[in-house]
Amino acid sequence: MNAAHSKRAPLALSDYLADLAVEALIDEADLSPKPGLVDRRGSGAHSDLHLGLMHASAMSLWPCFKAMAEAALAEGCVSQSLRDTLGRIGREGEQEMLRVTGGVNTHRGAIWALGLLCAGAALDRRELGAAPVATRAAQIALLTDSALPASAVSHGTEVCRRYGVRGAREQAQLAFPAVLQHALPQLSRSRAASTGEQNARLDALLAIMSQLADTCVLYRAGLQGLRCMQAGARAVLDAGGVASLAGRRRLRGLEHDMLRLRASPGGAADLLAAALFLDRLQHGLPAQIGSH
Ligand SMILES: CC(C)(COP(=O)(O)OP(=O)(O)OC[C@H]1O[C@@H](n2cnc3c(N)ncnc32)[C@H](O)[C@@H]1O)[C@@H](O)C(=O)NCCC(=O)NCCS
Ligand SMILES: Nc1ncnc2c1ncn2[C@@H]1O[C@H](COP(=O)(O)OP(=O)(O)OP(=O)(O)O)[C@@H](O)[C@H]1O
Repeated sequence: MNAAHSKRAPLALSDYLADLAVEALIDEADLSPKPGLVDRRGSGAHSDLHLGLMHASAMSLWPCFKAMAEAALAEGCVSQSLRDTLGRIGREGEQEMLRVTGGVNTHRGAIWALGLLCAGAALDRRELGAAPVATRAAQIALLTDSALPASAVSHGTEVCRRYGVRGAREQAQLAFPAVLQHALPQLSRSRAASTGEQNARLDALLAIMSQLADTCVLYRAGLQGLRCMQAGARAVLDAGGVASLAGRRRLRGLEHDMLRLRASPGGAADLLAAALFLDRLQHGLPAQIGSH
């Protein structure tokens, strides 16, 4: 629990959810050693990102996550108007992120995933298990954002067209299977094996990487890069995970390959943050959360 939360002052649910979302992003960025991604050691496969920028970007998104949770609390149920409001807040959040980072995409996918999960959590505070929250987030993601320009082009849309994958949208619309079926179970298994929290989180990231069609990797390194990521991540887990000597050695090999291919699993990183958010949330709300 945050030091700030241990005091008895009442805390709005939306503030708490925004705290958790930002904390999940900072924990994801700090987690090291991550193959290809920004971490405490350096910029991975990126030339325009570094850890300070990831932190500044994460903190700039607090009002965006709070506003998404508040919108869901105000609306009270999944609806087209909630979808449209979240789309507007998400785009404003992206603008703020780009202002803070000088135009660099630090957290686009994370705004999408964590924004939907903040809203999904706020819709029913009595049901904060990972599955019900992800299901409500999926119900929102299945609605079309009325204000999204039909012509909106992104790296994701380009790659989805070229390779026939459906990327970040589909992951949310299916209630985050990479998180529910891979990351969270792996996190529990590795924690139960007493590998240490950082190693358990790295194993959870690898569990996502071993099966995700990550459009960041596809964009930069094509199908060869995607296959290399998935097989390499699987090999680390099969060797015993990152806490084992054999697993660490495989992880170094995977990192070497990903840097050579300039491949960075940004989508997997976002989904690890989503897993950390849901993991914290399902342990229950602090006592001082008020009714609004
Ligand atoms: C759906 C989004 C992510 C756009 O997706 P698109 O694929 O077109 O864009 P882009 O190339 O920028 O990729 C988005 C990011 O998703 C992450 N990602 C990549 N692959 C995956 C995957 N398989 N699963 C999950 N996330 C992934 C990466 O971090 C990537 O950078 C979203 O940004 C969007 O629609 N924004 C509009 C505003 C909005 O509706 N906001 C809603 C807030 S709840
Ligand atoms: N620790 C991290 N390191 C790097 N990327 C991350 C990290 N955590 C999350 N991401 C995600 O990765 C995405 C950034 O990927 P990328 O740099 O490929 O985006 P891009 O600007 O669209 O592409 P490119 O840099 O190839 O032109 C962001 O959307 C962000 O959510």
